[in-house]
Amino acid sequence: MSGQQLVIFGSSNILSDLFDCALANGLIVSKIVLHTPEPPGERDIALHERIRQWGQHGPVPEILDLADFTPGENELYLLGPTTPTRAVLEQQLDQRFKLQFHTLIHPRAYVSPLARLAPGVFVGANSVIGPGTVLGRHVFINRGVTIGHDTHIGAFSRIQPGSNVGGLSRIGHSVTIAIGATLLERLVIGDHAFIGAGAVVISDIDAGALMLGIPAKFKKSVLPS
Ligand SMILES: CC(=O)SCCNC(=O)CCNC(=O)[C@H](O)C(C)(C)COP(=O)(O)OP(=O)(O)OC[C@H]1O[C@@H](n2cnc3c(N)ncnc32)[C@H](O)[C@@H]1OP(=O)(O)O
Repeated sequence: MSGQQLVIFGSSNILSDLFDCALANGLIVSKIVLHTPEPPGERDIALHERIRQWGQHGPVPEILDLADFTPGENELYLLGPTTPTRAVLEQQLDQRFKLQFHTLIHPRAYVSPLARLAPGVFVGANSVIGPGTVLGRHVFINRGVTIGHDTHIGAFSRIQPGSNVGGLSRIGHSVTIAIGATLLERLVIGDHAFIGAGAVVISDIDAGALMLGIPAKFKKSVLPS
């Protein structure tokens, strides 16, 4: 893998995690390709400041607009944001470039050889993906997450640090499981559901439901219009 270059499309606060994981895999982050202007939110670190900090660990990546991007040799591709807008970005990239996305796994994660990971998946340090589990396109598994056996997670879902997802479950696409949440086994979670930080989910969840607390209770619908 060494010497291969990672190109990241779109920017968000997870860029440092991607950079860290690329370093651990001996990859060079060569380009960050921006599709929309993304002003930093409150307490965010601006992109230029973030990548300046990376400079001590290798070349500072080039930042360019999507309009100026053309695929090069020896490049691997990954999406940078974890927000639901990723699906739109992937569609745009597919229409224009037909790129094959990379699956980036931190060397300190454990992914069962019996699990299946689709292109574009990220698995962070100290996460465990159980046997028989299937992760769809661009699923983002943050640090210290455990996913039990035989669980399917739909495309573009994101599972935040320290969450635990039981086995034999069906998680839809574009689902968010926030930091430190726990889901019991054998559950069905609808598309676009949002499970809040620290929630404990003990029963199935409808599409687009925001669920909070222990046990998790319906707060409101967050289904995109
Ligand atoms: C490396 C990293 O940093 S990754 C970290 C990624 N971030 C996360 O995973 C955190 C994601 N955020 C959450 O989970 C938040 O709890 C959210 C988005 C679900 C809710 O946040 P907001 O919509 O801002 O909620 P808000 O602060 O307006 O509160 C609304 C109500 O829900 C309650 N509430 C908010 N969050 C939670 C929660 N996690 N659990 C229980 N109750 C909550 C509030 O107390 C408030 O209750 P009230 O109506 O009785 O007053």
